[in-house]
Amino acid sequence: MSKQMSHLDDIPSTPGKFKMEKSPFVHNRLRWHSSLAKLTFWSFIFLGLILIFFFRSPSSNPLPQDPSRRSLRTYNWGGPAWEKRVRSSARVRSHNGISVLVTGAAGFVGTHVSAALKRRGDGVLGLDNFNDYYDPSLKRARQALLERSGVFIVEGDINDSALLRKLFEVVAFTHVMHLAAQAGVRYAMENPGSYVHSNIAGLVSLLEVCKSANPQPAIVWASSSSVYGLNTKVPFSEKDRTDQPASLYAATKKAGEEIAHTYNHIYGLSLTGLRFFTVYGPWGRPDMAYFFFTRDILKGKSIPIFEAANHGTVARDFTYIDDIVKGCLAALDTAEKSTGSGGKKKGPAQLRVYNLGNTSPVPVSDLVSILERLLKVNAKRDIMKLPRNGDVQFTHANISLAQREFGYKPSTDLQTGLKKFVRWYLSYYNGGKKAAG
Ligand SMILES: O=C(O)[C@H]1O[C@H](OP(=O)(O)OP(=O)(O)OC[C@H]2O[C@@H](n3ccc(=O)[nH]c3=O)[C@H](O)[C@@H]2O)[C@H](O)[C@@H](O)[C@@H]1O
Repeated sequence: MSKQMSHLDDIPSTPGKFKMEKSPFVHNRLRWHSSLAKLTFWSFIFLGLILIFFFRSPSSNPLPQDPSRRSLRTYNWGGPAWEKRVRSSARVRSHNGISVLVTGAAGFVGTHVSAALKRRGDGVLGLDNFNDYYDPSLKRARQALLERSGVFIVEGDINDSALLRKLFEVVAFTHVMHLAAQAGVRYAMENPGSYVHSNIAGLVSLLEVCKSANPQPAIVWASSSSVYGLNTKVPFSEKDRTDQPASLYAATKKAGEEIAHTYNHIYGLSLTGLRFFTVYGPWGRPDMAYFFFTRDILKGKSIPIFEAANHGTVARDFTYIDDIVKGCLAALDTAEKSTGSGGKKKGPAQLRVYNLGNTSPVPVSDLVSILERLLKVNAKRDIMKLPRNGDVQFTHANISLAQREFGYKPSTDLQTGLKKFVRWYLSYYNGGKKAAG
């Protein structure tokens, strides 16, 4: 920069000096100097604008791994080749098949649901922003898996309305399976903004586009068992109160259920919320306890096992991924059409909420014992008090509503499911030699 400034200083300030020059190169040199001056001038203006923009932006921390800044990432989409891939992925290949936009398709549940839909001949298009809440290479591996079965995942954020509108322009989706979210209960204290961004703003952005789409799709989306919060009545039934969330994560999922009500009420969108209960299995999420317990037991690291006051048991209604996938597909298959068109409601539309759990809670210490047996390694147990960061003491699903209305019937117990998870984990991480991040 100082070099550019010295060039500026070099430019003669009196026109007389210019006249004295007789050299045939004078004209050119003059032009060269003046264009250099212009260039330098505009460079300063440009640089100034960048600095003003940078210092005025809400957060000046440009770390790419900060998910609250996800909206600033740009993705490449569009063009004839891209549209062709979108169309081909979403093409229905079976009689009476449905055409589904799966958000969060590179996520744990999203990958399994997308693969299952594709297997039965439905059209499936994925959408995912590949954020780095956990190791994105696992998401890329899931993407590669889906790609092999013919599912294309568009890279983009659900907050990008222009992208969503484009997708609905290219494909008349009959259904949306909305699984994109900021998950995790405890992380909400570290990065609250990412929950608002994905679970509230993102949901509204998606519903806005769905309500204007013609035809409007039916939407099935992931709520959470955490909406039961401080509810103590067990097992948790859909009729129980859900107005005491224990974490911001739970609060954003509960807000999602209320937002769903609004869009159903005003625009006639068919909406089904599924309250998942601690879903686990192969290709799972590394931020979840069963996953990082496995990693740390293998590494010989101690694992923190929470217990409630007075040595009270902490338990979860762990639900195996294949059972959740069956529930998701059954919910899609029983979803009625939305009733609105042109952004206007034409009649009452379906609004549903279901628990999808396993109905048999298991103490976290028993989960660890099962892992010890499967891994043939003793865990270094570090028993500690349940931290006050959003965790609840236990969850237990009453699933009779989903059972009655679409035949949901979980069939995998924790021992069987963890066996499948451990087998996958060991082969994915190269026999445990390459540790999970
Ligand atoms: O069911 C749900 O709705 C939620 O299930 C999980 O949340 P959570 O049940 O807390 O799952 P984990 O974080 O894997 O924890 C499982 C159990 O292990 C316990 N835990 C967790 C972490 C730890 O270090 N030690 C420990 O004992 C927790 O208290 C909990 O009882 C998911 O992370 C959420 O995204 C999902 O919405």
